[in-house]
Amino acid sequence: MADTRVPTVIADDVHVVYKVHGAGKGRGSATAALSRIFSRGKAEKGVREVHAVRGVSFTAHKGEAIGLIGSNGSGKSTLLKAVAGLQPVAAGKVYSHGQPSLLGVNAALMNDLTGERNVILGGLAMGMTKQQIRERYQEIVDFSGINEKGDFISLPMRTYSSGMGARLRFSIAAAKDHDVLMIDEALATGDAAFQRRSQKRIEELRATAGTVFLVSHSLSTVRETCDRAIWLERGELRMDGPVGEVCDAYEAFTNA
Ligand SMILES: Nc1ncnc2c1ncn2[C@@H]1O[C@H](COP(=O)(O)OP(=O)(O)OP(=O)(O)O)[C@@H](O)[C@H]1O
Repeated sequence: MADTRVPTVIADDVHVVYKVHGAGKGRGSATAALSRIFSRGKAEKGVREVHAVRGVSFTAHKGEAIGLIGSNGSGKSTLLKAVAGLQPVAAGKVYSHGQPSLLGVNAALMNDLTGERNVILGGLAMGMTKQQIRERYQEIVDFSGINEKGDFISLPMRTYSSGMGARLRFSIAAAKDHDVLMIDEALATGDAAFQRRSQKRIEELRATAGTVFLVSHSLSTVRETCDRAIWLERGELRMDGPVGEVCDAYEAFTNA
């Protein structure tokens, strides 16, 4: 039967290699570390390569929500950055429909500016017009819940707790309909009420727009939010399929 689904992202044998300049050579033993310290500045500096993503291929379709799971350092964030075009690939190709937007809890908002200003800047950075931002402003602030305990939106972001900052970032990014929306751990930081709101919003984004990718260590969030999961381990794709099957296999792997 012909596949009638519309592809939004195609990753074809993607490799990402980081080059770390000024890295010390040798193994992680105490003597190697000591000899590096004592010979500091002398011919010890080199370029070390970290092969973070190794030959990953998948096709994402319109209407899918895909969870990216795997141990620490398995390459999830790197893969998302490559799909978003923020990280060059060493080999392979990424094709995407529209501009994928990467929303991370580390998304660059300005700490010295007020929440209010960051909503406007963030909206402009995503390509919204001033008019669109004006129309959505109250919705974004209400969604974030920042003002539930006082007028925090008019205070600089540095006065926010890390959870509040993450919620505001999510709310700004979620205000726009995206062709491909990628979320890196954003949900894990909010409280229970915020997580429920975000799940609902992800559902809406899936319905109206294209594809949602979610990187998370919380398997329960991935199970509730996604219908498909991709499991990476040491930069390689271990499994790709229905969310239940992949999460079960990953759980069995981590418990073993
Ligand atoms: N800027 C960088 N320079 C060099 N190496 C990097 C850089 N960013 C990540 N790495 C390495 O690439 C590998 C994959 O990292 P990545 O952050 O993509 O993993 P992850 O699966 O998202 O991890 P986590 O679950 O801990 O967030 C790791 O070995 C990491 O040390």
